[in-house]
Amino acid sequence: MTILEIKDLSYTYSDQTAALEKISFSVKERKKIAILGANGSGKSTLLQHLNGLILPQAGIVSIKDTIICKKNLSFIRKTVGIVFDNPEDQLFSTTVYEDIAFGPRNLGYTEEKVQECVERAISLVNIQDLSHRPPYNLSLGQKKKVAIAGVVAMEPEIMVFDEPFSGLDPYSLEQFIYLLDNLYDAGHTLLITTHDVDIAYGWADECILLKEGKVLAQGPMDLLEDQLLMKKARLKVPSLCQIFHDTNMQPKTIGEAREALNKLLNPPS
Ligand SMILES: Nc1ncnc2c1ncn2[C@@H]1O[C@H](COP(=O)(O)OP(=O)(O)OP(=O)(O)O)[C@@H](O)[C@H]1O
Repeated sequence: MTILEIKDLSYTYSDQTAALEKISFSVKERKKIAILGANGSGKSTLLQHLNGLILPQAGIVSIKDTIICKKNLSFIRKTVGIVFDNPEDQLFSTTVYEDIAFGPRNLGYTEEKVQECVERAISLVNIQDLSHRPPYNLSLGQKKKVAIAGVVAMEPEIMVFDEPFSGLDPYSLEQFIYLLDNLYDAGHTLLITTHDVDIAYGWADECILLKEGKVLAQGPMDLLEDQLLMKKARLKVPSLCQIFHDTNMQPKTIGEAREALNKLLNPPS
């Protein structure tokens, strides 16, 4: 079933910058979607439309067959949770626990349910050690995790992450991908924006490529293997594909892949 539908969405900022031009795409429920695009391609502007932070100037955004407009924002915000790139914007309470509790309290949950949601989110994101600390003096990666827990605590059906991988160390990155997979297994539809084609290639089911405010392509992840398309999007093909392209190999076994990598790293002199 389609959970998110965007039709002919356009948005121009007050200084006349056209950030989105006639964007159309749809997302089926329980998918892992990567929205990819170079700097300035419109990813953040698009995300802000998904929970009504920006209302469409032209076109429609519909979530579960409900067209976003001012009067249904509370339903929309219950259904779509967004974690923005800059976690500072989402943290303002005195402790991490209180910060995460803010969303569920705002949804009118009982204190018992609030506690249940916060504890589940803290445990899923694995930040038990941070729960009593003030958010303002945490590291960037820690703040990011707290902002993620804040959205997870509200249990929205659709979770959207703006550049979730930036600022995470390799261990946290691995943990975060594990968390995304847990959320997916729990039934959530997940959308991420990223420039990191390697991670997107390994993680997502489908991708949407943006270029200068337009959808360049939408489809399965093998779209990212198309050198011409990726050049057009001002992105690189995933390193793995680049390696096999450069070595003229299409390995079918781990042994063949190792051989291709060796060939690339140790070219014959
Ligand atoms: N507040 C604003 N006022 C005017 N123009 C803006 C504003 N915010 C974004 N833009 C412009 O809109 C276009 C799309 O920007 P947006 O931030 O959505 O792109 P992005 O793909 O998220 O970029 P990045 O990868 O660099 O974060 C860009 O040309 C940008 O300069």
